[in-house]
Amino acid sequence: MSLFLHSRMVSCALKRALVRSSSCCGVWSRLLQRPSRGCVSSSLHVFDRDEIRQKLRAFPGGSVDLLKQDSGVAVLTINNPSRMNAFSGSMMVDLEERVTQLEKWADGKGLIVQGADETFCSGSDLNAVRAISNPQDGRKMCMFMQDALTRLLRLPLVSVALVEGKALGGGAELTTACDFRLMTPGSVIQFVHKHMGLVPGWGGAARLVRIVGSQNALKLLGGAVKVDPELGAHMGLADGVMEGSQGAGGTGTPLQRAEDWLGRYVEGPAPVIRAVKKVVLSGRELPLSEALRTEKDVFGTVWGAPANLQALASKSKHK
Ligand SMILES: CC[C@@H](C(=O)O)C(=O)SCCNC(=O)CCNC(=O)[C@H](O)C(C)(C)COP(=O)(O)OP(=O)(O)OC[C@H]1O[C@@H](n2cnc3c(N)ncnc32)[C@H](O)[C@@H]1OP(=O)(O)O
Repeated sequence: MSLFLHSRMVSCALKRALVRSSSCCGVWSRLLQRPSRGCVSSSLHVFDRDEIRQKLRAFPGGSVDLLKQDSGVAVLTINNPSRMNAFSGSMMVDLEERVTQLEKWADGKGLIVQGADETFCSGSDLNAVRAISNPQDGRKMCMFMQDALTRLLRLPLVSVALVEGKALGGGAELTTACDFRLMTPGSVIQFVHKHMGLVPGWGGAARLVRIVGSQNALKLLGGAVKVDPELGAHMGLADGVMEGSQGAGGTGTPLQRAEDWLGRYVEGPAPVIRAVKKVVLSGRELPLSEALRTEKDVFGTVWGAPANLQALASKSKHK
C-alpha cells in the first residue's frame, strides 16, 4: 500500500495548466514565486506538498535549524549528528519550511549551509529510505526534495555550502543547491548513488552538470568518485578550502572563515546584493531574451533607489 496516496491530483493538474498559461514576462515570477500551499508543479511533475509533508513527518529524528543574523547572513544547520546528519523524513519537512522562511526574509543577503558536529550530511536516512522504497513513494519524496532544493538555490541570497567531513548521496546533492562550496581539509563530497543502485533524484545531477560540465559529472556519478578539496578545486566543484582555527593563514572556526569568505561577496545594501543574485540566476536559468527582460526589470528596481542615489552623491572613485 503506497504511503503516498494520490488524491486531489485533478486540482493539481488544473494548477499546472494555470502556471503554464502565464505570459513569458511572468517567467521571472515563476522562478521566484513563493509556492502556494498544497498542489505545486515542480519541473515536470505536479505533487501534493501538504500530503507528502504529512507522510514524511512519520519518519522523525534530527532537525534543520536556521539562524538569521543581523549581518544579513543566515546559517542553516543540518542537525542529526547521531546519523551523520542524514535527512530523516521530518528533517525534509524542516528544510522546506526553512526555505519558505528564507524566501520571506527581505533583509537577507547570504546563506551558509553546514552540518552539525563537523560533518556535512550523509544523504537520506537509510531507515526512512527502506520504509519508502517503492517507486511511487520514492518519486514523491524525490519531488519534495527536488522542489525544496531548487527553491533553496533560487533564493535571492548568495549561498555557500560549508563542507566538513562527509557530504554523501543526497548530502552531495545538497552542496550543489548552493552557489558556492567551501571544503575543509580532509572533507569529501561523494555521489554514492551508483553504489545504491540509484542516480541523484534531488536535482543533483542536473545542477552538477551545470557546475562541472557533463564529462566531469559523468565521472563523478559513474565512478562515485570521492572528491577531496584538491580534486574539487581542480574540477570547479569546490570554490575554496576552509582551514579551521588551527589552520594556516587565519584564525577562527571553519564557519567563521566561511562567513569571512562570503562577506566580500555580500558587502553592501541588501537590495543591491539580492538584485545581483537575481540577475545572475536569470542569466543561468532563462533563455537569453527572457534573461535580458528580467535584467531590465531588476535594473529598474535599483536605478534611482537609495543606494544608487547615495553613490551618485558621494562621487566615489573606484581605485
Ligand atoms: C537521493 C539520494 C538519497 C536517496 O536515495 O534517498 C540518499 O542519499 S541514499 C543514502 C546515501 N548515503 C549513504 O549511503 C551513507 C551511509 N553511511 C555511510 O556510508 C557511513 O555511515 C559514513 C557516512 C561514511 C560514516 O561512516 P563512519 O564514520 O564509520 O560512521 P558510522 O557508519 O558508524 O555512522 C555513525 C552512525 O550514523 C549512522 N548513519 C550514517 N549515515 C546514515 C544514513 N544515511 N542513514 C541512517 N543512518 C546513518 C550509522 O548507521 C551509525 O549509526 P549506528 O549504526 O546506530 O551507530
